[in-house]
Amino acid sequence: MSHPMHDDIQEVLYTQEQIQQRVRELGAQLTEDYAGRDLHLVTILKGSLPFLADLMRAIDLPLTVDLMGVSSYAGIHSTGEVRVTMDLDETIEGRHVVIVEDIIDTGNTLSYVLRNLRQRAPASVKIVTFLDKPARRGSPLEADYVGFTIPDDFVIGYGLDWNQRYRNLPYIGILKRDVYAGPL
Ligand SMILES: O=P(O)(O)OC[C@H]1O[C@H](OP(=O)(O)OP(=O)(O)O)[C@H](O)[C@@H]1O
Ligand code: HPA
Ligand SMILES: [Mg+2]
Repeated sequence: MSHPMHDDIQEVLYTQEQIQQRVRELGAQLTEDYAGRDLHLVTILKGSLPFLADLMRAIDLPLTVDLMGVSSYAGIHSTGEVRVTMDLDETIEGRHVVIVEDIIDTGNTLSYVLRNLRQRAPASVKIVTFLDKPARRGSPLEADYVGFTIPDDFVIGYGLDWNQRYRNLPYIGILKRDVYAGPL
């Protein structure tokens, strides 16, 4: 039997079990930190969908969720140009916002989103990212909550794509170089 998606993986970085464990810990931390406040989760589409789905169920507080579509990648490269593909549905004015991201890489996307959201006068803004790849950061940007800090490899799965594919892999893996660079 062939496994086309899995054959494109060089190495599994985090298994489904490791992911679930870490997300439960992040949820517990947010539950503690936001007790007594109305928490509003703002998710950056599309990569963060699986993380949002798991994280929100690991937070034992009343909360609300909204979605913002933002895109800037072509293949493995950031175009540097951040495009809003879908705006939030609700106002964030006066609310305690936590941005839910799958990965911070160059930081282009989140710098843009932070600037955009701060103009809407929220009561507070914090960031939770499942993965942090500090090696490629263009401008200084730190998340308040980080799942895992990863090395400088292009990763896929658990929402993360290469050219819109592999988002449905249940684990985080490093994509084989010859998939995006062609055979050497
Ligand atoms: O820190 P950066 O270098 O900006 O990279 C991180 C962003 O890039 C990816 O989004 P992408 O533009 O690929 O959209 P997607 O979530 O729809 O895949 C990822 O989901 C982050 O939002
Ligand atoms: O390593 C990555 N994988 C998938 N999408 C990404 N967007 C930024 N960095 C990455
Ligand atoms: Mg992407």
